[in-house]
Amino acid sequence: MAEFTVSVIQVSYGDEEAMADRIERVAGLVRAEAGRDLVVLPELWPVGGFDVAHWEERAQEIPGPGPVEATGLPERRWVEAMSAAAREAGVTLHAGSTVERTAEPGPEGKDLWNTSVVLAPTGDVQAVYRKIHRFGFDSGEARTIEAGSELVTTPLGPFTAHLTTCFDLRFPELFRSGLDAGADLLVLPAAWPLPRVEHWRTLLRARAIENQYPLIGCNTAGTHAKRHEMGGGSLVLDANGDVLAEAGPDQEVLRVSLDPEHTARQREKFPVLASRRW
Ligand SMILES: O=C(O)CCC(=O)C(=O)O
Repeated sequence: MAEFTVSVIQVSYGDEEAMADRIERVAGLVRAEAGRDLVVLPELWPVGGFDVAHWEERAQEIPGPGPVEATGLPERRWVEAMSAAAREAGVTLHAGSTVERTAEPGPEGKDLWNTSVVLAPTGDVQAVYRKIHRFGFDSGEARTIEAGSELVTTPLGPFTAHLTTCFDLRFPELFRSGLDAGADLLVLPAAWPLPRVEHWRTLLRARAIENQYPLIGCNTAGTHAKRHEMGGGSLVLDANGDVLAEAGPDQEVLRVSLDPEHTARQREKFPVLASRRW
């Protein structure tokens, strides 16, 4: 079976770049990966990451699965720009996440969500995932946005990918549920801060080792809202938790090939999942 080629774009940005400019810049980075099977972007990069004070004004509506309609406005919406970039590059694009505004509020009465989108090479929305575990305890996401409640998997080439986001990484039961739903690849965009970057690396490796699947963790670089320094260190692991590619602290593109047959070989050689009791 052919290898599955992946580009992980660890986007760096600060507060000085306008949202519309960043969207067009990142669309160009995606187009530069033409010919790859999958391109992955980080969490919340369109809205400025941890720049929570601006989320409300930067939130946008996101369509469900299907074609993306153009608004014709001079500033393209995030989803339109990403849809066009996926189509022009001929790639499947995990566009990371942004703050979504919905017409109807959620159970807590808020109309904002941290939502990621996978776009097919046609530019159609293939899958949408709303982050389940909100970061910030009594501030940030936990105060501002609603929590998603649906586990989402989607086909990515020969794999079935479980879509998760950043703080989700700390809740291993979610990943077991993804495994039980048939996932054999994990994709996790993040805006993970520098002070806890060792947690990032350790937990990503734990998730790959315990679930015996390859994993793509795409983090952010730069400093948000003048003080939140991001950790970089995007990581692609195989089903043994071995490092296939790892980024440094700055903007960087990782290019790797995943072997779709490695997981079965690994699970046969060391059949730990067959010893599960529940
Ligand atoms: O769990 C952490 O340390 C970071 C999580 C985070 O930054 C996020 O979910 O946005």
